[in-house]
Amino acid sequence: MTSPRKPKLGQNFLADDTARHAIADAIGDPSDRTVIEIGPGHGAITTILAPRCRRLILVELDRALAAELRFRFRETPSVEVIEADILTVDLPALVPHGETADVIGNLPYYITSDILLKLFAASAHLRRAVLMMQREVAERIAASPGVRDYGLLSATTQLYARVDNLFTLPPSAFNPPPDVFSTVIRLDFASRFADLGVDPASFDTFLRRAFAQKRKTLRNNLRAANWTSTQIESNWPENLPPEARAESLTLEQMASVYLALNQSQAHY
Ligand SMILES: C[S@@+](CC[C@H](N)C(=O)[O-])C[C@H]1O[C@@H](n2cnc3c(N)ncnc32)[C@H](O)[C@@H]1O
Repeated sequence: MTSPRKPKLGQNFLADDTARHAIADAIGDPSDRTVIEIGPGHGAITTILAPRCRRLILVELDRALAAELRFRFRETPSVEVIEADILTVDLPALVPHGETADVIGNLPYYITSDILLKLFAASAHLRRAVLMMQREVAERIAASPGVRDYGLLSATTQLYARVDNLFTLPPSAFNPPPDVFSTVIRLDFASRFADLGVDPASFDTFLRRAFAQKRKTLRNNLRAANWTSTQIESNWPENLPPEARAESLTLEQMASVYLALNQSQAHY
């Protein structure tokens, strides 16, 4: 038996009318907002949003789909089509000076993590994102420390945004149906770096090292990142067990380890 052909560019189009309205509604009232839609496709969400937004920017990589959208919205000056790979688009340049934009999209799943990192990098220019992604990825993003799904993606996302897991759709909501269930999440961007008292770039690096090997304790991951055993042990927060893993620490606890080690030596 042959397996169904995988659609190119993650093109599983939303075919559920209730879901496309629920996604558009989840962005809130966009009447005075700039909204950027990632991968509008045939416009399942776009057609609902276009009359609602002050300005709607569509970023679509597929040439034929971009042409279809340009034609469809040729008489709607508030809608702009950018035919490009979202990963190469300068997001802050799309946002008017002194304002923030919102982002919406039923994402191409093959680049979900890269898109998230791109949004985090631009988060000072963003207010909110409503994103559909593979259910497993959404569960990882929303997980709390200590549960199986919590990891680097959860910690990183929760550093940049408050996460709401909105609803899940079965494969039958799409045409063609994907192999996986899909979940819509909302991110309200609110960076935690200042309240944790950490430097963004250096704490990002520290987190990647802390989570480098899932099976290792945090101490062992830090040793592998060239901290000495003495530095780690003498600066270890009293309330943390020595065998703690990065996956079990809250962001506050992770920041306390980072700050104690950084005070001991300018290492990063
Ligand atoms: C899952 S489909 C969603 C389409 C539509 N929004 C919907 O809900 O039916 C993903 C869309 O992203 C587009 N796409 C894929 N890779 C892209 C990229 N790197 N940059 C921008 N758009 C991309 C695809 O062509 C497709 O239209």
